Amino acid sequence: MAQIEVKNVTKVYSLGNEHLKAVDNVSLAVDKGEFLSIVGHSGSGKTTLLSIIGGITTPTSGNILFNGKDINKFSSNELSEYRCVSVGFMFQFASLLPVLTAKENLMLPNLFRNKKLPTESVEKKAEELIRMVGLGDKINAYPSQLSGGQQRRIAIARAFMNDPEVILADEPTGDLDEETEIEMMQFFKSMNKKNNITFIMVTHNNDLAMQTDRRLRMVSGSIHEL
Ligand SMILES: Nc1ncnc2c1ncn2[C@@H]1O[C@H](COP(=O)(O)OP(=O)(O)OP(=O)(O)O)[C@@H](O)[C@H]1O
Repeated sequence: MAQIEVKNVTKVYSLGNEHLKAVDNVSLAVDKGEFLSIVGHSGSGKTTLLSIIGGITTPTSGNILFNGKDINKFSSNELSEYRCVSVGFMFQFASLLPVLTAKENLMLPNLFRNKKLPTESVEKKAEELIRMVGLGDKINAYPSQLSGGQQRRIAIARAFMNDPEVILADEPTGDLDEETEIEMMQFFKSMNKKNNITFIMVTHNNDLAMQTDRRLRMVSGSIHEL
């Protein structure tokens, strides 16, 4: 059984009399531990598809099955656990809370677990992940004291805090320099292999896409294998 099944998913955005089909009858099966990349022009529906898979956006029609269960049928508690624990998000923009330090930003997702972990172990894990993305000297820095690329790396680390089964990454290395981008890709690949975490990554970078197990292209809401 596939870990994630996208079944005939369509998303139509309606603005007054205008209707825009952002995702057009997409079907896709992703196995546990796969590293998948999605490329496509701006506006082709990549972000919309990721947020539907992640349970943030409700599709107009179609279903998302996670380990065989339809996420649209989850209770609100189950859906919140799915979004906050089963799935780790890397959004297009770093989105750190400015009043919290890097470490505190990483500790935040624990608050949304049904079974919260002890603060001490969460703190240790946050520090370890920040070191893993190469920012061991910035653990107690506030976002305003970090460069854009450093904030991005903290947001990357945050996605792994709840030991997700799946990472949904939307242009995760978009604003990083080439060297750091390569380092982050190595980090993703090692988390994918060591922890068997599934990756679905939207990228504009063909070199990065070429390093993944499977490549897909979105064109006007439809998806094609490359
Ligand atoms: N909340 C919304 N309301 C109305 N239209 C939307 C909304 N979100 C996205 N769209 C439209 O849906 C289409 C697909 O957008 P989406 O963000 O999924 O594309 P994308 O491929 O991720 O683009 P990019 O690479 O620029 O991030 C676009 O035409 C966009 O304007």
